[in-house]
Amino acid sequence: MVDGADAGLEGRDLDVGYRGIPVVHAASIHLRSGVVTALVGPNGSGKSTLLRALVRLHRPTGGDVVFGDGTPARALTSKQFARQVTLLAQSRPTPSGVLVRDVVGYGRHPYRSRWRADDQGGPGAIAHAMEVTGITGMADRPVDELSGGERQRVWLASCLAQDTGVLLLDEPTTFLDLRYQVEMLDLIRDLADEHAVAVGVVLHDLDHAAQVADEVVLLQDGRVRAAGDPAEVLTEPHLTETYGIRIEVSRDPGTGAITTRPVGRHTHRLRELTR
Ligand SMILES: Nc1ncnc2c1ncn2[C@@H]1O[C@H](COP(=O)(O)OP(=O)(O)OP(=O)(O)O)[C@@H](O)[C@H]1O
Repeated sequence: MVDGADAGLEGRDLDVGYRGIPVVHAASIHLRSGVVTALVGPNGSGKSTLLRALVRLHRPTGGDVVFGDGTPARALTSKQFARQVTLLAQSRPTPSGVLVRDVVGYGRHPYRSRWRADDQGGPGAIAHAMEVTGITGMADRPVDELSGGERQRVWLASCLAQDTGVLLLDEPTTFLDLRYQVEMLDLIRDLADEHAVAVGVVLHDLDHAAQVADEVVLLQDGRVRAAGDPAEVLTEPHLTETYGIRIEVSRDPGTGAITTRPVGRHTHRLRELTR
């Protein structure tokens, strides 16, 4: 597969490590077009490492990454791959003095050729990405002068401008205020529902995962502890065992919405105080 084929992406039995030390063990994940898959799990459970292996930033020591039509990811050049898959990383370097519009324009990099400065709808894609992330008014500001949340939206816009069929987001709600957290979740759903994007998103907020995802992958110590329907994965036994604290899970009988509540030693007392 090169351009235009089924953009879903699958990691099969991936083993990934750092300097010979295994971190992710035989992890499988299937990102399908039009489906939002949330990756959840404690700190250090391997979520970012798994995403990095999927985008070829990290070479797995075992297993394989393949596209929806069976093409191995390694068969593509880096430019071809970047037209299919993009990652909003957890942290990104902030270049000094570079304008927001240029950072977003960097997302068009995989489409540039020596002959045309910006082909395949580049300027339109840049403007659209800035519009949906609410940063159009900041286009001419240097990115290093923005707040953490504003920067997060600029990096997201850069990913959206890349216009890929597979979008991986590593904790995209970090730094965002409540409004933009909600807008981020809405945007993720729109990308899947209206543009058939295969979205893989790391979220620490389990309620957000339950709200936005069609499927949830729960990682524990680098292994997939459970995967599938959110209601089957986000259960009290799974979460309590994985996170090592009691986590109550309730389900609204009408809407089916899942709500989780971690229970600390003082949770009860705090509830009394705020009543
Ligand atoms: N560059 C690195 N070199 C060595 N070990 C690393 C490196 N990056 C991550 N690790 C280790 O790999 C394991 C998995 O880390 P990873 O960042 O994938 O976890 P995570 O689930 O994304 O965590 P978090 O929720 O804290 O972001 C951790 O034990 C971490 O210490």
